Order: sequence, then C-alpha cells, then structure tokens
Amino acid sequence: MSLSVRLAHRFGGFALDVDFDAPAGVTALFGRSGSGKTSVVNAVAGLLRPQSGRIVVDDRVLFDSAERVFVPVHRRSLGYVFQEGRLFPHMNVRQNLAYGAPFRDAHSGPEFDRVVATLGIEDLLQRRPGALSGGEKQRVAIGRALLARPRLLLMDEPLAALDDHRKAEILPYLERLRAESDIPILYVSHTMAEVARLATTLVLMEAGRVVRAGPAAEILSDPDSVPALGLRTAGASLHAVVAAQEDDGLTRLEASCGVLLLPRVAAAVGARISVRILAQDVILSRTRPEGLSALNILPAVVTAVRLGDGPGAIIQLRAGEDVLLARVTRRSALALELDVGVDCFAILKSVAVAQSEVGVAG
Ligand SMILES: Nc1ncnc2c1ncn2[C@@H]1O[C@H](COP(=O)(O)OP(=O)(O)OP(=O)(O)O)[C@@H](O)[C@H]1O
Repeated sequence: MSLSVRLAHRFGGFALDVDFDAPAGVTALFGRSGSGKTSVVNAVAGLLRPQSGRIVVDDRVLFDSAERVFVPVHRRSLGYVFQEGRLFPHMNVRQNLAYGAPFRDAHSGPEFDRVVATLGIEDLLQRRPGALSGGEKQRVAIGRALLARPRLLLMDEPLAALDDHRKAEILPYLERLRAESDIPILYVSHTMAEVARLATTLVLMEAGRVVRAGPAAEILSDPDSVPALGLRTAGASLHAVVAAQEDDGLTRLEASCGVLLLPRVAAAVGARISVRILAQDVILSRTRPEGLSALNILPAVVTAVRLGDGPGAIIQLRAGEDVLLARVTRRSALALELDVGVDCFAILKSVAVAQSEVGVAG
C-alpha cells in the first residue's frame, strides 16, 4: 500500500508546493513550525482542498484537480490521530474503540484482539478516558483509528502533549505498529529523536516545499541534510544486539563494528536494537587513543566530509556496516587531514545515549 501526494496551494503570502510518495511504513514529515506539515496532512485528510494537485492512496484517487475529483473527508477511509486523544468521555475504552468501526467484529473478534494486543490496552477496556494517563489515551485513540480499517493512518504530532516519560512509554507501541501493519502511516513531528526512531521514509519540508525525501536512514546519515535537520540534533543510528547486562549497570551491545557499553538499556539479551548517536557526541582520533575514560572506541573510515560556512564540519564515517556522523571543528578536520578513505577512531561518550534514543531495529 502507498500514498502519493502532489499539491500546490497558496494562503496569502505562504505557498505550499509538495510532491512525495509514502510507501508502507512510517513516513515522517519533518520541518520547522510553519513549514506546511499540517497543511499537507489536512489536504490528504480532505480538510483542505488544494488549488491544484493529485492525491492517490493505492489506486484510489482522493483528489485530482484536473479531473475535478475531491472525495469528502468521511469517504476517504483514513484514520486520524491528533495531539489530544479526543476520546468520548462518557464511553469506556471498549465502546470508544468500536465507535466508527464499519464492521461488527470491531467490538470483539480476532481483529479487535490483535489491535488491543499490539497497543497493550487489554487491561483498560472497561475504563473511561478520565481514568487513563495521556499515553494510554493516545494508545486507545490509535486503536480506534486502526479498527476503522483505514487505508492510511495520519498522525499529527501524536506525542506532542505527552511528557518525556510518557513518550518513551508509547514509542515501543508505535514501533510494533510499524512492524505489524502494512498501512502507510503519515507522521508529523518536529522532534528529531522521535523521527529518527520511527521513520522509514523521511520528507524534509522548508517554507512549504520538500527539500529532501527518501529512505530515512539515508537522509539522516547524509552530511548534506544536517543544515535542514539542525546541527544539535543531527546523528545516525548504530544497529546492535544486546549481548549482556553487566553487574555494574552497563549493557554490553555487539554491533558490526565492535562492542559498545551503554548505561542500562531496557531490552532483553538477544534483542536487536538501534541506538542513535548524535554527531556532537562523537570525537575523532587518527590513532587509537590510550588512557581515555570513554568506553566506546570504534574503528571507522571517513566516507564524506562537509565543511560548513562557519567553524564546524560534519564527517560521515563507516563503522562496520553502520554509518556514523561526527561534528568537529573545521580546524580539526583540516589538522587531522580527515579526507575520504582515511582510517580513524570514533570515540563515543557512553552517557550521551538517552533511553529515548534506543529503539527496536526496524
Ligand atoms: N487556513 C489558513 N489560512 C491562512 N494561512 C494558513 C492557513 N492554514 C495554514 N496557514 C499558514 O500556512 C503556513 C503553514 O502552516 P502549517 O500549519 O501547515 O505548518 P506546520 O509545519 O504544520 O507548523 P506547526 O509545526 O507549527 O504545526 C503557516 O504560515 C500558516 O500560518
């Protein structure tokens, strides 16, 4: 299943002009406030009628300005999850889940059981929304959207109203949804950690336009995307298997480039995980350093160098089968002669990896 979006629309001085495809998996629309993300979602939902363009889900045309096709909101078969769960307060969770579902087995049956289990809401079915936490409400809202059997799920900042703890609690459910559902999910966020963890496809927006679109891992680890992604949040993901939980509170991970030791990662031994390493948390050395407190020193090869206009540089590295980014000064990049093909060592500060940066490998 897939979504194809091409649209142009003008609101006063703001011009929206986008063209992208969203295959199965999570397609994140990422960009600054006011870049046009919500307007795109509204056009796909049928809440905004663009001045021109074409929107197709699978083979179904939802909008085509040339053919004068505009399918109204209620006939688009889309699931929509907002920032606030918007559940009915007088209904319990089971009734909320069944609301709007076109089939009788929405109340019970295998489809119902599967959705409820994916989202871990089995124990909440009799409760009313007033007795749920913010994260639980969002899980129910996602379940309700799924039980309506949508062709596409639209999620506009679904975690924005939650604190970091609740966000971390709900992210594994979204990862499970990504793995188990073949419905494309269009996901709006301006939180890079969330996007890096969930997105399979990334659409970067700036001032109403798409500046990059494609596989998320590729764009996130490309030094040329760093200006659009933000210097402080730029980074790449390492894939690893949890090898052991050590007695001193560290978790031993095995990645293709070597062993990593991180503060306790809440995952079972044998689990495949991905760890996001921020570019600003990587130091480079041409020789293997001795006598450093850092535990994680990985052999790597420079694969790209991007010298910015200012004092900084972004270095892309290959470490085993993974790609890393390092942010260093232009002066260091030149002094260390960090050119493409050069062997070096990437030194990671183990404390730098927050729990929210550890996800299930997609
Ligand atoms: N109905 C409207 N009438 C006039 N201008 C609008 C309308 N809807 C959106 N805009 C303008 O279009 C631009 C894009 O807004 P949009 O909400 O799509 O951005 P966004 O990237 O989702 O922002 P945020 O992250 O803050 O939600 C903004 O400048 C906004 O003021």
